[in-house]
Amino acid sequence: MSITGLPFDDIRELVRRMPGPDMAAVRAKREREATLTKPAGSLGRLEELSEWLAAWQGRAPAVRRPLVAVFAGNHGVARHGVSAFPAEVTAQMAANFAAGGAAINQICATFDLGLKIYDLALELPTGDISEEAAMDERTCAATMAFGMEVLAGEPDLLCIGEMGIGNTTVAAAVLAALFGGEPALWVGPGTGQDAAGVARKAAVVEKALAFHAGHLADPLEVLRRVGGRELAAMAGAILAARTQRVPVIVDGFVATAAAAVLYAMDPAALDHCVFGHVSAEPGHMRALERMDKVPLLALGMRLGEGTGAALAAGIVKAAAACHGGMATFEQAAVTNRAEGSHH
Ligand SMILES: O=C(O)c1ccc[n+]([C@@H]2O[C@H](COP(=O)([O-])O)[C@@H](O)[C@H]2O)c1
Ligand SMILES: Cc1cc2nc[nH]c2cc1C
Repeated sequence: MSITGLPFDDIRELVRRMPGPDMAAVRAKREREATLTKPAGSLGRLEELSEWLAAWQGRAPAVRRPLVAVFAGNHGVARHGVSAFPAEVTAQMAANFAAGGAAINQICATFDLGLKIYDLALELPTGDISEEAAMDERTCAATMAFGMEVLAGEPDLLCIGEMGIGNTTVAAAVLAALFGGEPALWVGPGTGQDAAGVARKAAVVEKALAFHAGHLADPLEVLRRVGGRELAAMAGAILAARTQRVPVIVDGFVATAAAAVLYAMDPAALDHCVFGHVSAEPGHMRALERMDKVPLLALGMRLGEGTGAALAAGIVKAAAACHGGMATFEQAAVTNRAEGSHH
């Protein structure tokens, strides 16, 4: 992917060059919105969502090719018993996604969303972050580049999700490194750890941050040292979506940690993203608040695999359909509210 400089330089260049919102598309959207058969503003956040689609699609908002991308990876840190489940569940669930048996399959079917699963070298867990880097720079950058490939099918809305036993521990390490604070602020039950398990996760994160101390000022170094393959691929996919003007819906705690790497590089880097839900993992709301992001849904979910983002995509599809398909006051011969103040 790189012919000059270090692999991370190419990523930094993409962040520097990322496009802004299309204000002409936003103006056109607002003009049409005002003509639709409803009191102004009455669709609340749906009107914000259709405006967000217009801004980042750069055209009249429409969702015709929505895609849910789920990235799966394995983690050396899983050897410390940080998950309630064994590492082999990552590959087993990847097979379940392929067979159509997982929750994400049903949600995608419900809202007519495309689904692609990306296995990221599941037989090669990343390094144990408590005593080594998860990845070398080349692997991290190449995995980000691999994540960018999700744009190849030209989706017009991209939902970002993941699967990886142990990844709430690495996500907590990433967030602690990016945003600071005690590890205990960022760890949680994950797949179902009890208090002792959560304490073990905090100790592992603490050890990782101590091991990598002095090397965590650069967000890409945070990703490579204490992140994981699926986090790198998600960060790459989110960045490539920005470059190619595709709005993104981010899933739960782990996907948010990947997005936060880009936020730490430039707080505007997630302007094309909506956060689909806030998961039950306690660090998720904390991370969203750090980035001033308001999640769409709060359903007490903590599954991952893109489920919260896919549910939110159903709402985003409805927002686009209302904007694109509703009749105007003139078309429907509905009397608009009286203008002026003489009543
Ligand atoms: O994204 C979330 O909010 C979330 C919260 C709890 C668990 N998960 C999922 O559970 C797995 C990680 O949990 P753990 O306990 O193995 O670290 C991984 O496959 C995630 O998709 C995901
Ligand atoms: C069964 C199972 C399903 C999942 N889907 C996403 N993460 C998961 C973790 C487990 C353990």
